[in-house]
Amino acid sequence: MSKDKLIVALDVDTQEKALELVGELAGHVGFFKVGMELFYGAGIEIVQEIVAAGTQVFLDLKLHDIPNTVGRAARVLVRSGASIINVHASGGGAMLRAAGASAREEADRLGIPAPLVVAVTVLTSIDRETYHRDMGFTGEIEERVRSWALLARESGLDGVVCSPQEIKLVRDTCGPDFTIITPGIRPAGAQLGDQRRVMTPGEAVKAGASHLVVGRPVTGATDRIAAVAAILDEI
Ligand SMILES: O=C(O)c1cc(=O)[nH]c(=O)n1[C@@H]1O[C@H](COP(=O)(O)O)[C@@H](O)[C@H]1O
Repeated sequence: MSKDKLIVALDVDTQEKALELVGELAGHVGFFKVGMELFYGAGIEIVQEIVAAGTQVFLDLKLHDIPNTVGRAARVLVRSGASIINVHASGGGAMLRAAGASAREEADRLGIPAPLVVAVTVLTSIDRETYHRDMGFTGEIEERVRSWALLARESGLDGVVCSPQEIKLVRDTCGPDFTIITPGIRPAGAQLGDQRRVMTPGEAVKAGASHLVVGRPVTGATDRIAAVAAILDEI
């Protein structure tokens, strides 16, 4: 199994803590995720540093704004050297098209490979009750994920972030080449924390995930290398 299948989320607030995790896990993991906490704490340089050290980065900032702002922000994020960036599908088609087109243009201008641009559908922490009561949506979460996945594809994006419970549905709807990234991964017996729509690593890969994002079950483990090895074994 390719080491790139597993993306470990570096959910820490400083460059030092992030580089310590990268140093410990880089021989075992080929992909790290930099999210809001680390990006706000350490800036774009941390992404450039991890990429320069030879691992890929999923830069997870979940852009969501008017198309012009998102397009211009996407250009800046391409300069980090990240392999994947993301936006919220709920921003609509024009915003998704702006993100994808701007990322490709900027990568062309720099002469580097364009990052995959993927759309976050319904967050893995959202359960049915929250989805209906707090967010005011009607219908099933699965239906919303399916329509946002189609919108992402029609808008020229490369894939989606969704819960493992919707992998099969998205794979059947969007085809074998569509990138499906799934957080909400919990090895059997692991604590859920704030995650709600979850599956084990083995189940998610079997359902057709392109990449699994795992944070706390690895970074919070007493033996992180053993935790990664157990996940890689399972997938
Ligand atoms: O876009 C994401 O990466 C993301 C989307 C989503 O729906 N759910 C979700 O948990 N994530 C991210 O995936 C990681 C999951 O971390 P753990 O719950 O600790 O495994 C976190 O860094 C989240 O920000």
